[in-house]
Amino acid sequence: MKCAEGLALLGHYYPFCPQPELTMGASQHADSDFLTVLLNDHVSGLQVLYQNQWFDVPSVPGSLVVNIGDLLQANLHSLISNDKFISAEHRVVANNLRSRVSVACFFRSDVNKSGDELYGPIQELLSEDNPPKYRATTVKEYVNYYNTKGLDGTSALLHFRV
Ligand SMILES: O=C(O)CCC(=O)C(=O)O
Ligand SMILES: [Fe+2]
Repeated sequence: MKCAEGLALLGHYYPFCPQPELTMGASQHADSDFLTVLLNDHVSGLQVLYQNQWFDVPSVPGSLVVNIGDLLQANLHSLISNDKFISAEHRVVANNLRSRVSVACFFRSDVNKSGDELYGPIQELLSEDNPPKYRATTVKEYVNYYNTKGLDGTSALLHFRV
């Protein structure tokens, strides 16, 4: 499905902050890709939203964190899985003692190679009882909308719901 042809890499540096309660390292969001593989150093800070509560993701040296992104998603908001898989809402809190480094690898199709490829709920998952919840879109359109909207705490997927 060409979901992993367009690997994007983002390096993050979160400086320590004397008043962490006044800011965020990264505000609440789900990623705009299919799957994210995340490597971070020994400093924690990543939190995941589960049943309306924020949970710390422990920082285990040498481990990788894998997040489902909006374009794959499973339960509440996934475009091709028609909500069978849910993209993970997450954020990064600031730390008053230590700076933090992480590297995020975003897997999505290459917009230069398959920019017109349409992604929508997979036919095999659809039935009379499970009609499509999203209209098909291209990765380019999805990412453009996601970036224009910004991280305002709402899901970009709402815009694509039918
Ligand atoms: O720094 C982290 O642990 C998370 C970064 C992140 O959520 C992102 O790049 O989308
Ligand atoms: Fe993220």
